[in-house]
Amino acid sequence: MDARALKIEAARAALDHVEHGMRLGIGTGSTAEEFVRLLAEKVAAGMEIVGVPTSERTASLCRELSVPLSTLEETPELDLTIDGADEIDPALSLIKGGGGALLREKIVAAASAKMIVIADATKLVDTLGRFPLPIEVNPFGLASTRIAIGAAAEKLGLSGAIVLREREGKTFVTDGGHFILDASFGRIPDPRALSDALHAIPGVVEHGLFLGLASLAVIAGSDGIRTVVPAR
Ligand SMILES: O=C(CO)[C@H](O)[C@H](O)COP(=O)(O)O
Repeated sequence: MDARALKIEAARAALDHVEHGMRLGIGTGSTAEEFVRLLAEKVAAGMEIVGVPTSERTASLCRELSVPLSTLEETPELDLTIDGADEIDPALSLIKGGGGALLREKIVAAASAKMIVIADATKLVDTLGRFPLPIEVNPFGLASTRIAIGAAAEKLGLSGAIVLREREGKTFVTDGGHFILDASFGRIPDPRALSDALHAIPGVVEHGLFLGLASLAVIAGSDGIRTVVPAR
């Protein structure tokens, strides 16, 4: 099965958790987009849901496919968020933000009673950190914020390149008007300590460590679908 087929299988299995009348958070990325396509088929067949998209990109696909949308202003409490991830560890701690939507993704996940992660098996890791950690920062004071992030990481025994994200030769700008620094710290043995340290830096808007948010992961591999709950 190719990579896209695995994403579709994970998205299809997650759709079983979506019920008529639900208020849904809808993630961002190629796996979440497969979910939107399948969700649109259910909507066309009569399932009533309302979705809060986690990015302009997801909102535009939902509009194209006639998936009804709302906002957190209109619908501040959600039943379920379904989203992809860049890395998933056994505790279902995640690295997210490869698609640059981590801030809205985290706000939407936190507003949801439940978050289900959908991914192919390549996203599973024993310890987070193979994927560079996206850190959303305010453009003001970028150089100072980058130094502060490096210093905070060093105190935790972490180091590595902290690179300003670019797309097509230009600085990448998030839906919220911020920049992203991708931090290649390598293995992150204590994600909670790094999360707290990053949150203490004024220029950091949010980071891609999602801790304690996901309650289930639906993982597609060549041997089929498996669901993973957080290890204690
Ligand atoms: O966090 C994200 C976007 O900000 C995505 O969920 C993450 O990058 C995974 O994307 P994909 O499903 O394309 O591998």
